[in-house]
Amino acid sequence: MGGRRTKYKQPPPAPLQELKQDRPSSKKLGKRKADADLDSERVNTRPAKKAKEGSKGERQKVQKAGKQHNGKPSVESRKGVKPPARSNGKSKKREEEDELLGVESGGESEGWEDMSDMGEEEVMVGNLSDMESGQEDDDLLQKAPEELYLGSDEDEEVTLFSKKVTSPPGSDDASSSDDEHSEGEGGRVTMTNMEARSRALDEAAAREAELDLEEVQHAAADEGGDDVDMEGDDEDGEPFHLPTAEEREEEKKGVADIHIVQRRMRRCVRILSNFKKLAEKGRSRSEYVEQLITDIASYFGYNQFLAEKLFQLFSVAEAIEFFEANEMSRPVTIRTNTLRTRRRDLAQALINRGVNLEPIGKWTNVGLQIFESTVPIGATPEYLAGHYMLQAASSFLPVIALGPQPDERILDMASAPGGKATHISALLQNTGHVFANDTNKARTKSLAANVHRMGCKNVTVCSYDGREFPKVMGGFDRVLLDAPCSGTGVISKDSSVKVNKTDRDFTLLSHLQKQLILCAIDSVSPESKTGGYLVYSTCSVTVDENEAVVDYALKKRPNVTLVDTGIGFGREGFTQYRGKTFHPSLSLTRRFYPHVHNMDGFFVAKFKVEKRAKVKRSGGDAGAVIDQVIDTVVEEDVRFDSEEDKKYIEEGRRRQMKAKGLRVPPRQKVEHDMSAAA
Ligand SMILES: C[S@@+](CC[C@H](N)C(=O)[O-])C[C@H]1O[C@@H](n2cnc3c(N)ncnc32)[C@H](O)[C@@H]1O
Repeated sequence: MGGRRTKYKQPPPAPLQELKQDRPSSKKLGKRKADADLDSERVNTRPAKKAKEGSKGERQKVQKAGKQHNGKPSVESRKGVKPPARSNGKSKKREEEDELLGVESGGESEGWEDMSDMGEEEVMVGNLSDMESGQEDDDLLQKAPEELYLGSDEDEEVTLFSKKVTSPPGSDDASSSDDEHSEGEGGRVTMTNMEARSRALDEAAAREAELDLEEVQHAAADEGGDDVDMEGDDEDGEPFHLPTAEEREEEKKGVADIHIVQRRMRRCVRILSNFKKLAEKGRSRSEYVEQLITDIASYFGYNQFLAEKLFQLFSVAEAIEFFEANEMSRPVTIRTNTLRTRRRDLAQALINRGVNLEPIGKWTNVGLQIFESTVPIGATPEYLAGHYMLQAASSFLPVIALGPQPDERILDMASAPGGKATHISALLQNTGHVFANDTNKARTKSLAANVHRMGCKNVTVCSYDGREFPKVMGGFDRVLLDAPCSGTGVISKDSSVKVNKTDRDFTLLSHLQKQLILCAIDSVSPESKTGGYLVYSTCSVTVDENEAVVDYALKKRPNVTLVDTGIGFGREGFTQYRGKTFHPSLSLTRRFYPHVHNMDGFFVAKFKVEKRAKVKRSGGDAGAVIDQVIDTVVEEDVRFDSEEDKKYIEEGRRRQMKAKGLRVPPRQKVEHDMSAAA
């Protein structure tokens, strides 16, 4: 079941408009293939529409630019394509689908038309030369990245076709001489062409009217209360009955008929969306829910336990969207290593190798999304030279939240294989120091390899159990705990999670995460001049591994408070969940979902660590102000001892010198020097 993945190009991971919790998943179930086709078609036709809207000269430039690099369109050629203007509210359904797919619905073409006035070279250079890191970079590169130009010749076909159908005679487009139907249409109205032109006008008007009607009907269906519109649901007109206990037992023995399961899921979703009206008499809501979860488990290939656990996170309709999204791969993304190159230079180099790419979104100035490539992205000369890291877009988020500042000392407590540690190093511009730790020695090999490849000179790789901090070392300006987790946010990458996670796993993981988070908090220096922050993140979407861990930390360490992650998008963390109430500030944490943000499921929380002292914290159910005297913790454990650090550094130096065959000064000398310094 897990192999039923639909691989197709997707819009970039981006801060989408959040889905309404109760938004029905209309016509989604069982139509994955069809939807995928629709989506790719949409992606392909869109730029063509722009070409149609532009002047003929602009179209030629777009075609010309689009055919360079092995016939693949360049970033610029795609950028020369304007998204179609929204047709006065007609395409509500299309907009909603775009929203689901992560396509921003800006509709306006700000910055796009300008490109068409440039020559091909100018377009290429002009655009890339603005690819500086920083805000300007974003502004220039990230305009409407959703406009994926994925074809050239085919698109042109579409342009011509749509022109035939929709362009009113007499308009600029219709008068284009390369339109086979336009002969005589663009010129003077004569007796001979009058009838044909009038007929064409009528046909066009009739088609328009048909389209209007269709869209009005869709809009009405979408707005028609909470009854989910499931196309083909009642095709056979048969009433729906939940299977009896015997029927369920019987079904369990054999292999479930996928079509029956699929159809039953559709019916259950629909009934649950309007229970009073549609449910069978005598049947409870929980019976439908139970059947639906069983069917989700069997249809998507999850164990019953995990299917239920994940189902509970969402409304019924949204749960289906989540499970559907886990069947699709997320966009391939890379992070520019600013220690080695600039994004515009990297983009140019990869484009020259036949890579089709776009900046990810406004929220990052180092990310690129790869659409197509004629070369393996993990083995280009640029990759080997450390110009980029193959990294999921969601992995950028915790580092953005951490916000490292030059010269800081930072601990990445669980860091292998180093995607985030090397990102931190780059943001520090090789100043300060990053301690990249991971308990798994084997994994530190790939971590060290990445640190070298990326040219990070401010990173020390170490291998301790995170729970040994801050005893090993403490007093950091910032700590990142990207915790070991169940991986329920990355099911599209690792479908084994669907079947190999049990209740016990979540209990054990949650326990480990709680231990690690306390150690991470205690490793932060509350006296840091520039920082004093901890970021906790997981690539899991379960509450046990996220809100429950953060809430536990808030209770155990009253000297920490949650602060805004600064990420700017993402859903708020739960403050209440299935009878549990968390601290109200949990709303400052952020959740990211594949079906909403088109990135891996992720969770990010940012804490400010204050001095351990008498603190006042308002909160709790009654909103009472509680005075708490914090348990005294041995300060030496927490604070970073720079003298002690010096000793270790000296020891390291001695070993290095020895390895190089150099004469090592006698140890007493070092010790003497150090005691003198003390
Ligand atoms: C989600 S991965 C980290 C990914 C990493 N931050 C990156 O960006 O490449 C979690 C890591 O935690 C490590 N880990 C597991 N238990 C640990 C512990 N007790 N202390 C430190 N690291 C641990 C695992 O070996 C694994 O590499």
